[in-house]
Amino acid sequence: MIKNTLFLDALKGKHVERPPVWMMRQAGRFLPEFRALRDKYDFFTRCQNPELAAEITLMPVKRFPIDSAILFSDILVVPQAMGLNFEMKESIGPYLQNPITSQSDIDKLITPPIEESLGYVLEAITITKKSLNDEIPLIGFSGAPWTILCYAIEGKGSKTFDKAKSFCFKTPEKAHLLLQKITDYTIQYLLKKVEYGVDAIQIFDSWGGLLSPKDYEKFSWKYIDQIVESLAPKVPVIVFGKGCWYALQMMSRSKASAIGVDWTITPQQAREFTGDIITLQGNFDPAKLLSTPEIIYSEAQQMIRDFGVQRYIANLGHGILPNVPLQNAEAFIKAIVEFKE
Ligand SMILES: Cc1c2[nH]c(c1CCC(=O)O)Cc1[nH]c(c(CCC(=O)O)c1C)Cc1[nH]c(c(CCC(=O)O)c1C)Cc1[nH]c(c(C)c1CCC(=O)O)C2
Repeated sequence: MIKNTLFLDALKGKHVERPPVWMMRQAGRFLPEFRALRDKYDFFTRCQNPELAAEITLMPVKRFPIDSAILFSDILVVPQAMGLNFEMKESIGPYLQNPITSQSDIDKLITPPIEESLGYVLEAITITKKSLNDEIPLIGFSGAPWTILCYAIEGKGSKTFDKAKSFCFKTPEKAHLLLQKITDYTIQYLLKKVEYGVDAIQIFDSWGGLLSPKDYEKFSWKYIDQIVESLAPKVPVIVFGKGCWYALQMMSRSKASAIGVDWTITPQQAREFTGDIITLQGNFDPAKLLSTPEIIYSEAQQMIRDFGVQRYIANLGHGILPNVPLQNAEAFIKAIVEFKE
């Protein structure tokens, strides 16, 4: 039994005294202890070493009174396991030398048993759960198939992901084949994560907002929903679609326990679209953590009043930025932990 039940209670829609809080990308570059490790090991080495991954997962937990941990890893370990050799390049970010261009590239993708290809993630879960000692829950995650396709086709980050989009629009049958392959393997992966002890799952659709509402339904939601359907009977699922405000109503009717929202929508609008039937998570502008602790504290508490205390998980609207001062992140967490109605 997890001692701090706030996060899981909010996901279940149970009554809470205050909202739980965690930060997307909390196990990352804004922490000096993370940057110190970074000088020693390259990114995917850190992901592949279970002890290191567990150690990084716990870094923000030791520093801040957060209500959930999220396993340090990356969404790109899934396409890596399928045979796409992603690297993390300084100043470029994720990079794939031979992106997918053809049917035969899709046919060549492999789907080994998860214990073989991603055993290091499962091991990291075991170690992390032991260290957490049931104090707070642990979130496991994956990318949404659409966001994974974006990197698999484009080969690197992009503002528009127009190569990925043109692949989908020109050769939709190929795109659907690829999306289904990614989906099936992601489901296997997430089910294993649950078996190894993660307490909740978050699906990151960082590039969902690049699609029109119709194309989002076709190329992204259709596959996210399959993941939700497979996982929801076992574990609470959070779906975060960056820029996907137009899909909130559809998302709220799924079996997801919570929907993540970014800062381009007001809490009131998000509640309106989702009809109060689902937990919402978000949506503090990550760049606002670059203001002052006083401003952050007061705006974070206003955010709680705007969403309401119940059925709400306080978080950022996207990942924390690397240049956020520690005391500013602390002010954000403090504002939530100290909130009184
Ligand atoms: C799109 C995406 C990726 N990875 C992820 C997403 C979806 C979420 C989002 O949109 O932010 C998800 C992710 N990546 C990471 C986590 C760990 C858990 C957490 O703290 O939230 C999670 C949940 C660690 C990481 N993943 C990455 C870092 C930084 C690594 C480093 O430079 O040391 C961390 C801590 C690298 C990464 N990995 C990826 C990108 C675009 C980058 C940044 C590249 C850059 O800016 O240089 C792919």
